[in-house]
Amino acid sequence: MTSSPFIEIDHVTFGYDSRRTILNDLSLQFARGKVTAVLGGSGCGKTTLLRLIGGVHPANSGRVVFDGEVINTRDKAQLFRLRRRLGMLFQFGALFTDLSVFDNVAFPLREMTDLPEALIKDIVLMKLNAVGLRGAAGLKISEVSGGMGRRVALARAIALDPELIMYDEPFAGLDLVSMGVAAKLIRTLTDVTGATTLLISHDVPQCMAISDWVVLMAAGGRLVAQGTPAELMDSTDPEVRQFVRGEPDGPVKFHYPAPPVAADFGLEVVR
Ligand SMILES: Nc1ncnc2c1ncn2[C@@H]1O[C@H](COP(=O)(O)OP(=O)(O)OP(=O)(O)O)[C@@H](O)[C@H]1O
Repeated sequence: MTSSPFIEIDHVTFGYDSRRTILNDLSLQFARGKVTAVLGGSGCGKTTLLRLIGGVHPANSGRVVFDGEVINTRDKAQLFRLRRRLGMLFQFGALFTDLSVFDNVAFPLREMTDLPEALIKDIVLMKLNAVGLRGAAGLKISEVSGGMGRRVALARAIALDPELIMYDEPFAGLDLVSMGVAAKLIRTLTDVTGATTLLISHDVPQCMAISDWVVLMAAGGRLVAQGTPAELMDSTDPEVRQFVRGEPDGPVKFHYPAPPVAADFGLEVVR
């Protein structure tokens, strides 16, 4: 028997305003305890999707279902309860640069719980240990490297033992080694905690290496394909191939539609 998905996107249509639709009748499921990567070109609506799951914006139509509960963004008590179960790693980590490594990880625990400081200390050190940075607890964020910073952000995202962890571009700006470390950590943390993990990234190789399921989106929030990493890598669909192999031209053209060059530059065509 297959278990119910942790997150269900059910015929969701969404636009920030009435002029432009960002997600168009999108349906997706994110399996419990698995790593799902959402890939797609810039601006296709990946971050928007995470915002809808986080209850930041309501869908114009359709339903976003969080562990069986339909999200109602007007129900503040529900949002608070659901967000308590959600860990989020924002683009570039979004750490508090004036605070220490320790205080960054302690932040959600202090904000969202009434735990005594002695217990917070134990939890923070445990989370930092999980990402290999217990020894860096006393450092300022300005003193840590980009890769370490990303690991601090990871420790902060798991501080409250979330059942769902969403990572927005966790590899952006990292060198290859730090990227590999971050990717491996995301996989390990998912396996150890059993959390449902949702990852959006432009890094195809890292996503393919650590994901159980991959979703490929295109402009206008269109779902191009989904499957296991192996299925997508082996796909013969030209659009999927172009994306997963990073081919410069294919169904997605290098040139944005434009009038002929001669017309734009006022040139006569010599025959
Ligand atoms: N707060 C907002 N108000 C209005 N439009 C927005 C807002 N946030 C994003 N958009 C627009 O919605 C579209 C989708 O943006 P989104 O950030 O979801 O894309 P993305 O796939 O995550 O892109 P990237 O990979 O570049 O981060 C873009 O055209 C963007 O300009």
